Amino acid sequence: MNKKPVVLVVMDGIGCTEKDNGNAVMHAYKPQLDTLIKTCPNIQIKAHGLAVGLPSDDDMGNSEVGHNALGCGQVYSQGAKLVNESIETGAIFKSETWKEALDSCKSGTLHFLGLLSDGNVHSNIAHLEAMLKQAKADGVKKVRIHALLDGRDVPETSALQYVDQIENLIHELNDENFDIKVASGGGRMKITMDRYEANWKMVEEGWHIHVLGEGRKFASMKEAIETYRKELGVSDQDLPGFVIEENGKPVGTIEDGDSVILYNFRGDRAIEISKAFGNENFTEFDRVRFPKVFYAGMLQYDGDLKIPNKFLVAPPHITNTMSEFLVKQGVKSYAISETQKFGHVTYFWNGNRSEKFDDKLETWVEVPSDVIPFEQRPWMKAAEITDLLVDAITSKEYDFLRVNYPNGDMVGHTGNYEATLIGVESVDLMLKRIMNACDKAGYTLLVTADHGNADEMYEKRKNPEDAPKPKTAHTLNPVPFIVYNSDVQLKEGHFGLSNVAATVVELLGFKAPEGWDESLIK
Ligand SMILES: O=C(O)[C@H](O)COP(=O)(O)O
Ligand SMILES: [Mn+2]
Ligand SMILES: [Mn+2]
Repeated sequence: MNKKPVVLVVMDGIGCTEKDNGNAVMHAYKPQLDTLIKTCPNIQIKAHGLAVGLPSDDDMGNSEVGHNALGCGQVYSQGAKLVNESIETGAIFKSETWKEALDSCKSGTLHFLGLLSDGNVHSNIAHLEAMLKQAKADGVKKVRIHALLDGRDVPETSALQYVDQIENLIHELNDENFDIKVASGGGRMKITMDRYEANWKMVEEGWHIHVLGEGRKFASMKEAIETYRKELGVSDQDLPGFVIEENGKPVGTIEDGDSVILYNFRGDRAIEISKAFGNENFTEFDRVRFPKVFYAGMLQYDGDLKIPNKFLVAPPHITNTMSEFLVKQGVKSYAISETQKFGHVTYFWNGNRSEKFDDKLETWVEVPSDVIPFEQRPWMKAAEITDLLVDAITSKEYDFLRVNYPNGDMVGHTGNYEATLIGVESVDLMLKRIMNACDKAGYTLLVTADHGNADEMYEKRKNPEDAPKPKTAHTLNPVPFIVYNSDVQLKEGHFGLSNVAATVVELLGFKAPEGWDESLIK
């Protein structure tokens, strides 16, 4: 085998299935991908469920677990699973953090903030339910819930199902000693859950809604959702923020002496709001009022920056990553994406670490993303990313280059089939430029994805005559793994994203370290 530098392309959200119902991958015009699959060694690898450390094979893949597995060559039990286990054993409720949270709000309120669904990507409503029951059992007097609506990891207009579920539990738990209510909420793509500092305005709006109780007022979550749906016709993820009021007053602003638990377990969209609660000297927006609260995350979202410093369940301690390995070998690497996925190829890739292992050997490049609905610009920043990536390849400065193209995923999440076709086509167009650059430089090119999304843009129909309903979530499908410009042969069998790291380092001429899953090369 000829050892050469390697370029790895992650086509975010581009999975493989033979089913053609709303399959924007199959139906996109994508001559490069088609040719690569026809003419190059390629297999399909698993990107969901147990293969990436999720609780079961019913769990779709996602960027965090996908990039963790790609970047570390191993499968770790992930947040979704770790929290389940901690609740099952009761460890979470014996933790110092849980006790401190309860002690700190003895004469105040215990607030739970998070994504209200069972998507199991950022959160699980079952975790919230378990904590509400335990709070009551532990003698908490007053609880308020701040519920972010999903429609992105679950069907796009499914919010009322989760609202009913939580309202039923609230009804069951409420009595003269336990006062529990929903206080505020809003669509996850409108408030609070921004990531990678793409749009701090979202977090600022969330702060006003949850903390200050400022925003449009409704008598119930259901009324808010139904009103906004009627007025705007948007999916759950895009519903504006709302504040629940009684007698003209918000029922649950966040005040000095309260405790706040962010029950999301995934970090990317939890870090900014955690900074707003946790940083004394915070400058991203004017908080107007900064209540002195005890704040904890379900997990610690960033191990380097210790965000937040209090957390209920320890995150997977991901070690022995590919970046660490390459740095030890003195290999120079390059990582690039646009804002929306920049942290995926850096922070997730390096096992949820925001710092580099070595400043000189690692180059990270972020192309600023547009702040607009992505169905309006499905090509996103693919061309700008490729301009820089091609320069980096041509410079011959780096031995390992990785890139994430968000289009299949970010446009896929809008549920807009036509736009997603263009998203996939944009990525395909870029592949040709990268192939050319690799040809000239004599580099190996690997093309894969972190999970599916664009491959299923319609929900399964109950009756064949039903109109297609847009599907916004990821899929359970495998992803391609293609080798271009190398004479290797690939193994046959059942493999997953965690087999990619060993493959990369072997192509670079190294023996993969002990403990990594095997390479895909025969
Ligand atoms: O955060 C999101 O946008 C979705 O919940 C998951 O998408 P990702 O895992 O591809 O980032
Ligand atoms: Mn992804
Ligand atoms: Mn996604």
